[in-house]
Amino acid sequence: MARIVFDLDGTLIDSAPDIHGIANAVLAGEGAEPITLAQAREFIGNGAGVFVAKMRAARGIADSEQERLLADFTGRYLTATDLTHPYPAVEPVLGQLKAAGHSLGVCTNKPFAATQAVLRATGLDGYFDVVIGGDSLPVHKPDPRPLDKAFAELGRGPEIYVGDSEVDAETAQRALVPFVLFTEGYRKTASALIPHAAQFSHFDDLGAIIDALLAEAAMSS
Ligand SMILES: O=C(O)COP(=O)(O)O
Ligand SMILES: [Mg+2]
Repeated sequence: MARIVFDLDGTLIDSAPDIHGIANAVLAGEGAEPITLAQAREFIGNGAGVFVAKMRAARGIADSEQERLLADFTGRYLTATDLTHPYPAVEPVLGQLKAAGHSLGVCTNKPFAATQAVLRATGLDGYFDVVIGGDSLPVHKPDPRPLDKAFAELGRGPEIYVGDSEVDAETAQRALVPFVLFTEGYRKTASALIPHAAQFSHFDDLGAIIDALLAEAAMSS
């Protein structure tokens, strides 16, 4: 049986509307104009620190305000779950993968406490044997170490990482793990330009993709 690790934002859940909401609450507190949902989607993927830095840059707020605004942002993050939903068929597919004997994990750049809160709020928290957040280790994706740690905690078996972004593809490449690209998340590049072993646009197709990758790996080992 395999170890399958998932990215979170833009892969299992569409969380951009909530992240957009807290960004604009922080900006409103500064007397600054809001950012658009499209901007919020573009800024997601490298963790809360990079998100806040890009948000500040978009509104001309000085670097010296970074730590204060990041603290405001991460505080609001814990309750920002109302507008967030799993993508279609995520929950039944996670159930099927678990029932088939695979062990499942999450490796995200979202702060760990906010990750736990949103997994609980969306009802996905029961499916994962390991959850690694963006601040669980001193380094975050695309450094491969958070992904390495997730797989290590899942024990043994072939590895697959499922994610939506350039950051996830680079992380998988550096960790030497096959990458499966979900095309409906927050990537900025054409999917053909993002290195991947397989891609899908609906979770109904993921089970067959995983079976095929595992069959391929079994044949070449
Ligand atoms: O918090 C982020 O920037 C992105 O999170 P992700 O790694 O789950 O896509
Ligand atoms: Mg993502």
